[in-house]
Amino acid sequence: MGSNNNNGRGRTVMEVGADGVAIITIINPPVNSLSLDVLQGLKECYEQALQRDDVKAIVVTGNGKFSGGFDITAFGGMQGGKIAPPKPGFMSVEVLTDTVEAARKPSVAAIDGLALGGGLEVAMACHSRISTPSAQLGFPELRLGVIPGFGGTQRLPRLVGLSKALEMMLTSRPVKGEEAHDLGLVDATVSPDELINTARQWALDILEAKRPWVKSLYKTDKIEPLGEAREILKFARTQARKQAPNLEHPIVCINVVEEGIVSGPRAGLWKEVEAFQGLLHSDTCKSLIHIFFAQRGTSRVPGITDRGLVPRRISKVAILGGGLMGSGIATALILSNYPVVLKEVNENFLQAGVGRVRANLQSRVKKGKMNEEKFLKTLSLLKGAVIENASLKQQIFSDLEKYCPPHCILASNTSTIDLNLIGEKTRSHDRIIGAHFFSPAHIMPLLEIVHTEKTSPQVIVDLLDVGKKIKKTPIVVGNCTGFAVNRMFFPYTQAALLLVERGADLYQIDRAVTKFGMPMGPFRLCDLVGFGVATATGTQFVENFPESTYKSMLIPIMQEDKRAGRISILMKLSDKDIVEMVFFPMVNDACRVLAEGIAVKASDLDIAAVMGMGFPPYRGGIMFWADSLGSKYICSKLEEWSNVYHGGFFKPCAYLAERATKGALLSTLVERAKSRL
Ligand SMILES: C[C@H](O)CC(=O)SCCNC(=O)CCNC(=O)[C@H](O)C(C)(C)COP(=O)(O)OP(=O)(O)OC[C@H]1O[C@@H](n2cnc3c(N)ncnc32)[C@H](O)[C@@H]1OP(=O)(O)O
Repeated sequence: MGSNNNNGRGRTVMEVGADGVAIITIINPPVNSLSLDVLQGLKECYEQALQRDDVKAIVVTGNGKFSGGFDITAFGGMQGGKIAPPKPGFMSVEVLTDTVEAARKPSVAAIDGLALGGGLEVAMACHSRISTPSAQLGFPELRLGVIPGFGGTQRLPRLVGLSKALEMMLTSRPVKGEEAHDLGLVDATVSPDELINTARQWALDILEAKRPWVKSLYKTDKIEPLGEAREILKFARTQARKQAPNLEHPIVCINVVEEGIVSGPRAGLWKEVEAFQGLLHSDTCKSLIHIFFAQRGTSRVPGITDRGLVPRRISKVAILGGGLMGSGIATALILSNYPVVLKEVNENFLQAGVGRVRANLQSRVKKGKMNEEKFLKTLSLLKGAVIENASLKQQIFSDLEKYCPPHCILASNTSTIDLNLIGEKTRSHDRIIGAHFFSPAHIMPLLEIVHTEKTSPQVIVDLLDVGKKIKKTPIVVGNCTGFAVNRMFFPYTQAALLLVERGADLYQIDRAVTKFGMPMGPFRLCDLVGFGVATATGTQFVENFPESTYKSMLIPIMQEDKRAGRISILMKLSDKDIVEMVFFPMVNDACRVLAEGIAVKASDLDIAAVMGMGFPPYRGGIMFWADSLGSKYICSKLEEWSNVYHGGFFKPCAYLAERATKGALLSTLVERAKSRL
């Protein structure tokens, strides 16, 4: 007989076999997240199973994917007060500890696919866990600005030891079934087709005392002695403070784990409940959840991906030029099994290009991410070819049109040159597109897909699919100098240069901006990129946007090595002033990019900022952060500086000024901007 609970978002079903084992299955595609409905259903199934005389033991499973954890969409509802959160301790204490773990009937978790966050916490409350070798088990909560909230902080250390538990939680990295077995997190690994039957038998074996009946919450054998435990916790705290000085939740996680070790697991459970509630409402959690959904939202492009177009299969890619970018892109493609032909103008350049790709792969071998066999197999996907007379991109594209079949996509990795110009000499405007990678191309996660007004939606959909296959987060943008990412990023160094030219302390600027959370300050970045590149791109922007850019002389002067510009008036700025003067002009340009329809949604710019510039994800991306401060405030600051310093550079654009007058959010388009799509 089956029992079914279905109230809307997901359900839990129970099937009782002739052997007396109740199989409780979580069903909530695509990742079996634990919605409030699923959790309620799970509780009701358990209550039934524990009451019914024909049920001797229980198996919890997820039909291919155990569970991807608590339903993250519900977090937003709970933060906004739209969804009433379950009463404190409902799931962790009442259901998982006092119902599942304390039951007189044994439970076994049968894990295939994913057991993440709350999913793994359900599994750990069971008396045993069986998984497939490829299943992924882990706690990604810290990546969302919270901590495990269904008892994970207490049970994980008791199953795998304190060091490993802290590592798994603080890095958010999951382990595969095989490793989980070695660690003691799962008790056996079996193939997917044997999973349910093995779990069934295992549960009956526990009942008959042929296998141990383990309540993980009270296990003590894996936890290090108190003195050693304190040392491990101290070390973890130091590391967490060093690696993420702006984040509170890793420290909270360590404190909660400590409470369980010092005062006992039940006290730990309650401290976890309380800490989870607090963190759920923090700005960090709100920002990181915004980033989670914004990242998944980039591949939904209005007017393009909603037409029912199916991406075509790309069977081969030719890359023209094997320099730093070309070889990086080739590496990214062959790593995802795309055959690549790398073309260069002569044999020497070609060998150098192939050498770079080989070195990129070798570095993966050195880091243990790839074995020798896979290295050779991957490299075999790369072929080289020499083409004569490579000239301007324009000429290349017109030649390509002659030699490539009509279905071939012509993509350029240009970061600044206008795509319309590139395709000027061709009649193939519909298949010309920008595929802007960020260096090093095989490592950086962002891919800017740039289309002109003539690029066909099919080609955009095709490239979105390639992007996904090579594990990049693609954002689709319109065509202008610098596209969305570089255009928005340009004021970063400009503002910094303006401040220094007026006497601000260069080191303080880099320090303040790094403290804000950027991987490096604008001046270190300039040093790294090189003054040549900085001046060349700078000129492009100044020529194309003369009204709103600042033409700094600092770098040209330094290039000539005349460091004479002694500045007599030293600007006194606080770190807050610096951060605002560097980032508000970026917000201003982000607004322009949005108003001009270069980007279709503000959340795409958030992802661009986080993945293309290293903007701290825990601040939610550039527009999310700006909205947290308010358009009014930002506009008034920009106006103030525009009067005092450089009129055009700081002057708020019309979009920003209008939002400020209305007191509206920058991220919501009031009337849809003229999209270029
Ligand atoms: C109390 C507890 O301790 C608290 C928690 O459990 S917090 C939640 C912990 N879990 C997580 O953080 C897992 C988050 N999810 C992921 O990392 C990845 O989605 C995954 C590894 C599960 C799957 O990755 P992948 O196969 O690439 O699919 P992906 O595109 O990311 O997700 C598929 C869809 O499921 C949604 N989704 C994934 N996990 C979800 C979750 N936990 N809740 C709600 N929706 C989720 C995604 O938003 C996406 O929706 P879309 O198709 O509408 O864009």
